Amino acid sequence: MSISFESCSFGYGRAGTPILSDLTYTVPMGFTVLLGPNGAGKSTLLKLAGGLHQPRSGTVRMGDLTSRESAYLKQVAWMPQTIIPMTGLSAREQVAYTGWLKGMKRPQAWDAALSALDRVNMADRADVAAKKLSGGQLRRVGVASALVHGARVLLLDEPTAGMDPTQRRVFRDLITGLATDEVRVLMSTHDVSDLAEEADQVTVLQQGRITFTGATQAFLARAPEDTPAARRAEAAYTSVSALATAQESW
Ligand SMILES: Nc1ncnc2c1ncn2[C@@H]1O[C@H](COP(=O)(O)OP(=O)(O)OP(=O)(O)O)[C@@H](O)[C@H]1O
Repeated sequence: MSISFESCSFGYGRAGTPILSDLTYTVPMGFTVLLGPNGAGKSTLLKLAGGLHQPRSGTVRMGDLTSRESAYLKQVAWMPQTIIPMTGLSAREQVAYTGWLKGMKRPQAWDAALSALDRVNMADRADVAAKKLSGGQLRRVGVASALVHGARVLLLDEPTAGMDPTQRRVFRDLITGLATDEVRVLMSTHDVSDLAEEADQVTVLQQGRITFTGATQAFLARAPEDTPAARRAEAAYTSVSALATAQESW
């Protein structure tokens, strides 16, 4: 089951400029990379999908449930750009707390927190104070918090931002492995190098409009034929962006 946007419009504040206008989009199967320039609306889209904001018009839904319903919120997990360590809590307690907020019973959340930390290779740090974790470790705690309640759609807002290339690759591999037949992962980034070959799908958002969504191979095919393999993702992105800009100015 996936999240669908049906003719959604959204702006911040009552009369704020529309950030998303009449957006219709379904989060694809597998692992999807959401690309777009700064300010395109990627975080906004993820927050709407996560039920943190509600559309001014239109509906965000998963099957029969709309994003206004608590049953919907239990099916999705949103990971913010910045993970704030909770004072006085261990890594395990912080993850369990998120599970509890999502409606899990305490013992269930406690057990699930350890399993989730294990999936992100942090089981050995479960009892360390969250405040004492490194930036990369905190991101792992963020991913564990997204996994703890068994959501069907994981919404990750720039989880690799600010990482060096090696860290970025390790972290991206970890995230890629989270997508299964039952679990979809939508990960935003404005760094095209995040488009690893393992990504199943690519969605491009520009100025609040989806200008491309489809299989990674179809996206890469937008690059000029003679583009070297190492530059294909970037060239494809440039080509999609240029086409959208040209259509806009018509
Ligand atoms: N809380 C807010 N109040 C008012 N405007 C906001 C708020 N959050 C975001 N915006 C505006 O909404 C637009 C889209 O922002 P958003 O953060 O969704 O883009 P983004 O694609 O995620 O950008 P980035 O890659 O820089 O994180 C921007 O113009 C931004 O200034």
